[in-house]
Amino acid sequence: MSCEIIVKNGNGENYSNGNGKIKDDKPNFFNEMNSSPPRTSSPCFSYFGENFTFEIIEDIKKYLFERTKIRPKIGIICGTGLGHLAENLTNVDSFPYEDIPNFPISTVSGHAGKMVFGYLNNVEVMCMQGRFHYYEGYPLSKCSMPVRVMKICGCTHLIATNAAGGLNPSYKVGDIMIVKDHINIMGFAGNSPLQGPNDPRFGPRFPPMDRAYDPHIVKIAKEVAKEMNMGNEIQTGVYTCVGGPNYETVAELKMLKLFGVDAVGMSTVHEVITARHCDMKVFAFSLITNMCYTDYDDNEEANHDEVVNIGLKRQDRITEFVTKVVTEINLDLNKKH
Ligand SMILES: O=P(O)(O)O[C@@H]1C[C@H](O)[C@@H](CO)O1
Ligand SMILES: Nc1nc2[nH]cnc2c(=O)[nH]1
Repeated sequence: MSCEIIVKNGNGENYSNGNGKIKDDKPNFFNEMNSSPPRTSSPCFSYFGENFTFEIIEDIKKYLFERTKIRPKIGIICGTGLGHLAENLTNVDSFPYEDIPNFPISTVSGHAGKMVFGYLNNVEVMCMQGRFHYYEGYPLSKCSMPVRVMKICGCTHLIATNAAGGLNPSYKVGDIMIVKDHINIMGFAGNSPLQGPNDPRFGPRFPPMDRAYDPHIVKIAKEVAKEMNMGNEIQTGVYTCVGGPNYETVAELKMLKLFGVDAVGMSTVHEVITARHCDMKVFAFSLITNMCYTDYDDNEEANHDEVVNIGLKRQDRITEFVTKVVTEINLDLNKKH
């Protein structure tokens, strides 16, 4: 059965896919799931929130590329308290999110809200100084939309960083956990950044997620950590993202531990899914900013100021670590060309 789909665009106007039969003022869940992606360069709305079409992402790229000469292959997302990394770039072109067409705005303390292009140790990168979280009220597809911008800007690699609570009892505050895998708990509940119409220009309808975290880059990062004598501060583990903004109950933490989670946060997983969907290679790490206790007698509580402060305390070490990983990835990229 062919259907005409009426969807409202960003200006509240209707548009349709021109297919014929059913006319309805409201978007139809099943129709949209089966339709071609809407072709428009202003955001339209579906049951899954704003739809950032390929054309919108290209418009964002156009806006950025008209204003910077940097052509990055590596995109970096700075987690809470980790934005300092972007301050180490040279020859910088910086774009506040509010100036970029169709970009969301960062509302969390510890996230500056800028897209920064520049050189990290002579390597061209683009860097999100601040990310978008589900708890800010943005759907997962909107939280992850900048990853597609990175891809369309030419990035083949994504480095995602985050602040997280440590569940593995062998971890300590200040450790850096290289993410070897994730558990997509929000996905279990039917929430994914890839929900809604799929545009094959980004990637396939059903992307695999095995080896989501590139094993070769994990190896590179472990070698960098060794070279930096990080033996007692580097870990490798499984990350999960919960919706937040509240931290977890003791019972939830016990459950996550049983699942095999080593660190829990409120980001990254949907960004990684989006990056893998468009075939980017991914490296991610968590800064353990607090320990998650699974004992009711323990009265330690997570708090955001502490999370930001640990990020600030560890910023130099993390900047050195990321700079070296970026340098190695770039050497690898050059070898392949
Ligand atoms: O943006 P990330 O995932 O680094 O930040 C985590 C999650 C919340 O935004 C914040 C909680 O304190 O830290
Ligand atoms: N969900 C979650 N996110 C965090 N971000 C930093 N610490 C934590 C934590 O303990 N739990």
